[in-house]
Amino acid sequence: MITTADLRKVYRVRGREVTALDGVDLHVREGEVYGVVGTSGAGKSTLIRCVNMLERPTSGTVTVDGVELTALAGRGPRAGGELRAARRRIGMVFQHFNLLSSRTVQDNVELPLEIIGLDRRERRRKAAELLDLVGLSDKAAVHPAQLSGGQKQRVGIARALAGDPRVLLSDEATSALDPETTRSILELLRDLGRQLGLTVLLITHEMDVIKSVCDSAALMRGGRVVESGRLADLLATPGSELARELFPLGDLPHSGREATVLEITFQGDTAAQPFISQLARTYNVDLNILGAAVETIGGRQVGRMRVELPGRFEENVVPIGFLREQGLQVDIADNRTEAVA
Ligand SMILES: Nc1ncnc2c1ncn2[C@@H]1O[C@H](COP(=O)(O)OP(=O)(O)OP(=O)(O)O)[C@@H](O)[C@H]1O
Repeated sequence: MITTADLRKVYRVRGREVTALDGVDLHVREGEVYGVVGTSGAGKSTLIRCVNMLERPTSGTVTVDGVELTALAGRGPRAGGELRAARRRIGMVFQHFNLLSSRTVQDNVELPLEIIGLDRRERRRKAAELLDLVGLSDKAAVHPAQLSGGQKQRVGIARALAGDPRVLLSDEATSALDPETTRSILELLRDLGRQLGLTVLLITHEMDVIKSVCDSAALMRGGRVVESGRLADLLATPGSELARELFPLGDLPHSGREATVLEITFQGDTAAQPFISQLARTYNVDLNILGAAVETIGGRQVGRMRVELPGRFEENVVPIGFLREQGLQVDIADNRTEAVA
């Protein structure tokens, strides 16, 4: 639904070049909620602005819903019209809401409909329908200053949906909100996505946002995507940085014993199996659970667990093989071969 290929954006500031995007390949499937994370300056905002062509990429392509937006850009008045039409199918939700304070809630939602030339009656009808969708029918006549942050963002979302978009882009939509409001806005985005069949691309710096609503995620650093994929697949990828951040197990403690530390990833059916007690019973090993993180993602239980088996790796080959046979992913986190007296 959204594809970027070798996307580059170079800003020129007082004769100096700043590379904000350095060859970004992104693939967002239809109907999914896709999150982009990364530290400040990683290029997240630039990426989202290039996806809806608020910012023109220096090179590379952006394709949304089968239309290559980069091919439409800057080709005379007719191409400009095509680009405007394509952009209308992309809704955008902003961190600071970007509402007009002099207009009522209703009039804010009507603004994009005015721009596309809908008549007054049709605008009223559509805006009322959208405000109902975001649970704000009773606030239609008030001004933004009279709303809470969460309510303002609901107006922002209603306005983003005015053009019947197929795609919703969200630029840190919840970072100005408290945790409880954040949760309700994220749930609204996810539910609207499902109800309206939208594809949602959101950027955030919060791992919790990714964990609670996203199907897939990408990690950006220095203008590049360094990791991406479905959350469940990332979780099963040995050494995945995103998996580690989504399911933190903390630092590896030094017990001083001769031991093998395993990191076990489980999901779906394997999550329900009592593999730890089976292992302990079958091989008569005294294992030590050092940490665990379990979550439900997309209705499936997924998680990671760190366990310590006494003895060196060579002595634990059979129990490790047993765990792998159960369909679990097992990584050797540490193999302390030095016996401490
Ligand atoms: N309009 C601009 N002119 C010049 N440089 C810019 C411009 N916009 C962004 N940059 C630079 O591009 C790089 C990427 O910025 P961007 O805002 O995309 O990062 P980000 O990951 O969204 O960061 P944040 O989380 O702080 O918003 C940074 O080095 C930034 O200074």
